[in-house]
Amino acid sequence: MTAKVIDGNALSKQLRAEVTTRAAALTARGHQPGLAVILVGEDPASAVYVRNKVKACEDSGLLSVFDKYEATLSEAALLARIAALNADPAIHGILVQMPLPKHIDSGKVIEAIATHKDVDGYSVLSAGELMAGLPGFRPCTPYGCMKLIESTGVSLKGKHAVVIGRSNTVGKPMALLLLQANATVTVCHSGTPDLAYHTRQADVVVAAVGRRNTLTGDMVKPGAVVIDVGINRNDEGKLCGDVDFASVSEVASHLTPVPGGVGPMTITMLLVNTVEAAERAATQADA
Ligand SMILES: Nc1nc(=O)c2c([nH]1)NC[C@@H]1CN(c3ccc(C(=O)N[C@@H](CCC(=O)O)C(=O)O)cc3)C=[N+]21
Repeated sequence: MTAKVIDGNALSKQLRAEVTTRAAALTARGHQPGLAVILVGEDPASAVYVRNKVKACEDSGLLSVFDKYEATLSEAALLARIAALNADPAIHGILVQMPLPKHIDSGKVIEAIATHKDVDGYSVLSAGELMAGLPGFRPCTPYGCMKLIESTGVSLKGKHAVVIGRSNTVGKPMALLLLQANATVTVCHSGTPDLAYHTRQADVVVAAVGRRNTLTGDMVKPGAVVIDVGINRNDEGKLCGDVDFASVSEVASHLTPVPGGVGPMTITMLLVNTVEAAERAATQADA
């Protein structure tokens, strides 16, 4: 079997067309959606992602405000900037690119963002809303993974999903979203003694570890759907995921590539969350 490649760029294009339509309708009502993106320091990978986010906003007719600061920016100055953006009616979403320099407490920064502008879904309240099944902003990467799985037409109901990784931004929220979709969910991590034992039973595997070749073809059940969240570099410096694409594509039914899979969907769901935030604000303003 050769797996179907799940095209994250194509799905993004579809979803971004909907975002563009919704943004245009808001703009016509005098409520153009606005996203503020804050980058602190010079990390080259972060600079690429942030540039992609700002460009995606422009392409879909969202206003983007991009703040780039030196790595020496004080925590107090960053918190003051967030307070100003919280109060700015033209801004509906605030994203502070992670990681932040060590002298800044990222937890404190995330909690400083007004919940109704937390389009990353990183705050404790957003996490609680997801946990409780309440409306709120879902973290963009796992949200995008759900859309990629949906796009295969494979139902999650009653299926066994294995998540590899337990981060607050991907693994944990991913497990909750899969659970909400009625999958039976196993979460594996660096302390799991026999990873392959679990992944071989999975109808869906989401790999979010940050280590290449974590999942190989011999670890996958025939016909499984495999979502690769990893962003790594191979020995030649080429971008690659956590999944050994060649061997897994011989076994899986559907598989996301890196690049062109989860990455573009992360940005797309950020746009979706921002338009959602703007729609809520516009409804309140017009009420
Ligand atoms: N507050 C915050 N929110 C984030 O959502 C966030 C963050 N911080 N810090 C870093 C991670 C990483 N991330 C990516 C977004 C897009 C691509 C992406 O577009 N990837 C392209 C390739 C890009 C390339 O060529 O390097 C692809 O996979 O096709 C990748 C990674 C968002 N993150």
